[in-house]
Amino acid sequence: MTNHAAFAAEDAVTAVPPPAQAGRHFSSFPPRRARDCRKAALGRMDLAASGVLRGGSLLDSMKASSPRHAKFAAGADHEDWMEKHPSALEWIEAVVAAAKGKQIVMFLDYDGTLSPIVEDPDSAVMTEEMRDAVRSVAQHFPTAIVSGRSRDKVLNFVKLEELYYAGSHGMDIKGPTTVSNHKAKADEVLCQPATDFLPVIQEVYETLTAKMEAIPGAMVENNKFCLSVHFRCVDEEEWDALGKEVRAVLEGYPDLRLTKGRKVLEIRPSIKWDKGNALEFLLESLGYAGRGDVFPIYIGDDRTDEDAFKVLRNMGQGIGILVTKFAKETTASYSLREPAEVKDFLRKLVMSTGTKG
Ligand SMILES: O=P(O)(O)OC[C@H]1O[C@H](O[C@H]2O[C@H](CO)[C@@H](O)[C@H](O)[C@H]2O)[C@H](O)[C@@H](O)[C@@H]1O
Repeated sequence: MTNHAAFAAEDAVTAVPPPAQAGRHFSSFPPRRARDCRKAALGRMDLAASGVLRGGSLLDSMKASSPRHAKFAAGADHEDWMEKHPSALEWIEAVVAAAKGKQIVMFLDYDGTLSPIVEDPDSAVMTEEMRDAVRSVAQHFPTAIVSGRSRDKVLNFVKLEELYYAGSHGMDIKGPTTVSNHKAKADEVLCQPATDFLPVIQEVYETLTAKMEAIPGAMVENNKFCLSVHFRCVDEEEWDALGKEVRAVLEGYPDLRLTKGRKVLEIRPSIKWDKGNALEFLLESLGYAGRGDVFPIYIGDDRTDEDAFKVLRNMGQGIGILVTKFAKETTASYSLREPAEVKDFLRKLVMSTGTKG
């Protein structure tokens, strides 16, 4: 397969399915009191490891996030890569065996994992079948959605109130809003380490929205504690101009950092808090920190999910699963090709483990 073919396949957006129905409510896992995440987020950020886009060509970074330009896009290395990152679906028995006797805790990214990538971020709905699969997983194991989207937005897509949600790349974490007797309990924010940044994020959102009007196809999404500048629908010849414009705006805001995702530049507070911290925080909140009998599974498709994969790798517990059709640099140990395979994996996991967690 040529690199161009790889690009076309990976980036082909998916037709938007019809809107889904709201899910049922049922019991969940009450969170325990967690450490103060604001204090933890003040720790020193490892800029080298944080994926922060600093010096060098921003255009190169933007291209690198596009499979057409990616080093490992396709070709002879793919088989080798699959040996190192085998299909979690094909190896489900090995996964179940590794988790045997342990408490599985499920972490799921949203875009590209539970919903296919589409051109319009507001149309990235998930199918009712996927919702059923996630609902079923949450009946068996504590389950969290960890997304770059704002928490409200991702809840609005997933529509399952019995889950934990970590929005804004983990900077807005909240527990379930339903309990076993189906009565709503008071909303309880568990962790918001970046509240001080809300005014500045809003200011940058307004500035960037005005600037991006000049670039056809560009779009700025407000994800509450962070912003996404989308360039999926921007002509590639305009990417350089877009990147320079974003960087110029950020020069006035040294407390914000720029990272990249799938055809998106992401602006977030320069605090030491990412999806990896969110995973650790949730494990701690659930009372699982430091326990050897816990088996976290994190499934995600993007660069930002690598922070969580690294945490699992360092813990030496559980598994990271990268959703991709192409060989990519990753710390995940398994792979799945697309959201449809994620759904099948979730279903099989529930069937294979059988008992309630
Ligand atoms: O952490 P995630 O849940 O994966 O969120 C990451 C970003 O996802 C969304 O953008 C991506 O999906 C869009 C819809 O398929 C697509 O149009 C876009 O090109 C992708 O980058 C979301 O819109 C962003 O705000 C999230 O940061």
